[in-house]
Amino acid sequence: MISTDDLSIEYNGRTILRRATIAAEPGRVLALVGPSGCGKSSLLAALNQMTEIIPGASVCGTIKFNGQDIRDVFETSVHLRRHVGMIFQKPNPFPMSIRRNIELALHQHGKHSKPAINEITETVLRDVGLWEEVHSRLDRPALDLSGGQQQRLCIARALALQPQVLLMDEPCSALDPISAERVEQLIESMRGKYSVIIVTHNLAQARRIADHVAVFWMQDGVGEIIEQGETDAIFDASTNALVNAYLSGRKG
Ligand SMILES: Nc1ncnc2c1ncn2[C@@H]1O[C@H](COP(=O)(O)OP(=O)(O)OP(=O)(O)O)[C@@H](O)[C@H]1O
Repeated sequence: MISTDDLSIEYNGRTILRRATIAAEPGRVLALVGPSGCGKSSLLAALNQMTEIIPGASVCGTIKFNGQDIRDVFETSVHLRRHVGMIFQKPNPFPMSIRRNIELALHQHGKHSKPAINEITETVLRDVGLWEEVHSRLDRPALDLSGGQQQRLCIARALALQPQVLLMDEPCSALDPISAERVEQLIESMRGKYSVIIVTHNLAQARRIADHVAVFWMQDGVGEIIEQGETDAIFDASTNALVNAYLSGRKG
C-alpha cells in the first residue's frame, strides 16, 4: 500500500535518517519503535509530504503508493492526504464545533451534500465510539471535549475521508491511561480495514497492536532501521543484540 525505498531525510544538510525501507501492508499495523531522535516522526512526516513545508528539510529516495511513486499518483499533497491520514501526539481538533470538524474536512475534499455529510458524521463518530457521548452536542466546541475525546474526534475526522493509510505519531502518549486504552482499542479495531503506521515509545503497546515492527537505532549519529519483521519474531526471536537490549529495556 504505502512503502519507502532507501528513504533518507536531512534537516539543513544534516542527515537524520539513512536509507529507510518499510512497507505498510493493507489491513495491517506497522509499529516504528526506537530511541528518541532516530527519525521515526520525520519518516511519518515524509510519508504525508509534510517535510515539503518544513524549512531545511529534504528527502531523498522513493515513496510509493500501491507500487507507484507518490509524485506520479497524487497531483498535490492535499490529494495525498485524502488517502493518507495523519494523527498527532497532541489532539488537534479545529477550534470550531464537533460537527464542523468533520464537515470542514469533507468540504476541503469536495463533499458538500448535507445529507451525505450528516450520514458520514454519524458513521465515523460511531466508528470511534464517540457518537453516544456527543450526538446531543454536535454544535458545541470540539475544544470542550476531554483530551481522549478530542483524539477520537481527530481520528473520526481522518476516517471521514476514507483513507487507505493512517499515520499515527504517538497517538496515546498525551492521554490519561483510560483514554489511551480506548484509543489503543480503536487502533486494534482498524486492523483489517486500514494500513496503520504508528510511532510508539510504549513497547508493550507495540507488542499488543502491531502485526509487524521496525526497530530504529542511531548509528554514527544517524537514524537507521536495524531490524524489522513480524511482531512475535522481533520480540521473541531477534538475533540482534541491540534489538534485544532495547526491547527488554536494557538499552535506549
Ligand atoms: N524541523 C526540524 N528541523 C531540524 N531538525 C529537526 C526537525 N525535526 C526533527 N529534527 C531533528 O531530526 C532528528 C530526528 O527527529 P525525529 O523527531 O524525527 O525523531 P524520532 O525518532 O521521532 O524522535 P522521538 O521518538 O523523540 O519523537 C532529531 O535530531 C531532531 O532534532
